[in-house]
Amino acid sequence: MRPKRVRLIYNPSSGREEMKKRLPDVLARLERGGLEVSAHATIGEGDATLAAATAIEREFDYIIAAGGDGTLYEVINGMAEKEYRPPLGLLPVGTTNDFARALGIPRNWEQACDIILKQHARPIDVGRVNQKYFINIAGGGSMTELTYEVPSKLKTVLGQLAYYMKGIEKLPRLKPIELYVKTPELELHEEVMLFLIANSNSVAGFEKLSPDASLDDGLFELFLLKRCSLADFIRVVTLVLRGEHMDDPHLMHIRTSQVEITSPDYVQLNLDGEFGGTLPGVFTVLPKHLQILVDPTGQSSYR
Ligand SMILES: Nc1ncnc2c1ncn2[C@@H]1O[C@H](COP(=O)(O)OP(=O)(O)OP(=O)(O)O)[C@@H](O)[C@H]1O
Repeated sequence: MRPKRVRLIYNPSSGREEMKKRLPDVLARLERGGLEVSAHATIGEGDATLAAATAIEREFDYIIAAGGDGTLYEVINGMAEKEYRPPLGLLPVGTTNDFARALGIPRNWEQACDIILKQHARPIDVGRVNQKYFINIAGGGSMTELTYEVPSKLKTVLGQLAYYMKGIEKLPRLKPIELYVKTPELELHEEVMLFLIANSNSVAGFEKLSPDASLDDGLFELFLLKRCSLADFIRVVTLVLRGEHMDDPHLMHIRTSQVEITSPDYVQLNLDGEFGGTLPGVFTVLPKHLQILVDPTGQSSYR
C-alpha cells in the first residue's frame, strides 16, 4: 500500500513561532511514522484557506493545520465547501487552541504528531453563517471583538496576556445590542450584551461555558447574555469561569440546529476568534461535516 500523502499547512507566526524551529523535526517524525509529507508555510491572511483548497484539488489524503485557532479557521474555510474533504490533523501551536483543547489534542508537538500517526478520524459538526464556516464558536456583541483586535505580533510577544490587557481596556465600553432571534422552535426579541453560538465546550479558555456541548450532535448551544450592568456582566463571567452560570437569570441557553439573528445595530461577527462579517446571519449546523484525526483511546488531553 502506498503511504498516505499529507499536506502540512503551518503558520510560522503562530504562538511563539514554534513551527519555525520545529518544522524539520515534525516532518521527520511524521515521515518515520509512515506518512509522506509536504509543507506549506502561510504568508498572511487568507493563505491557509487557499492552501487547504489547493491541497484538496491535489487530492492529498490528509491535511494538517499547524497553528492556532485562526489558522484552523482559515483551513476549514478552504475545505468546507468541497465535495472531497480529507481528514484533518491538528498541531496546536497557537496562542489560543480552543478546538484542540476541546478534542484533547496535546500542545506538545511530538504527542500531537503521534495522534495524527494513529490515523483515527472522528466526524465533527461545522457551523456555517453567510458562506463562512466555523468549527468552535461564533459570537457578537461586547467583548467578542476582542480576539481579532489583538494584532498578531502583539500576541506573539505577549501570548495570552495580550487578551486580558485588551479586555480590561475594553470593559467600560460595554454596550447592549438589540437582537431578533429565530430558531425552528422559538422567536424572541431581546437586548443583549453578547451572544455566543458554541459547537464545542471550549471557548477562549472558558472550558465550562457549555459542558454538555457535543461536537457531533448536529446542535449548537446558543447563549444570550441579557442587558445588564457592568457589575452583573463581571459576575456572570466569573460564574461562567466556575461553571456555575446555567441557572443565572441573565443568561439564556437554547439548543438548536439553526438560528437566524438580525439586529438594527451594527454587529460584527466573531467566528473562531476571527472577524467574520456582520449581522444579519443564518447560523446552520452541518452535521459531521469534517473528520478530525484524534486519539482513538480518548485519553489524551490538551496540556
Ligand atoms: N507568515 C505569517 N506572518 C504573520 N501572520 C500570519 C502569517 N501567516 C498567517 N498569518 C495570520 O495569522 C493569523 C492566525 O494566527 P494563529 O491563530 O495561527 O496563531 P495565534 O498566534 O495562536 O493567534 P490566535 O490564537 O489568536 O488565532 C491569521 O490571521 C493569519 O492571517
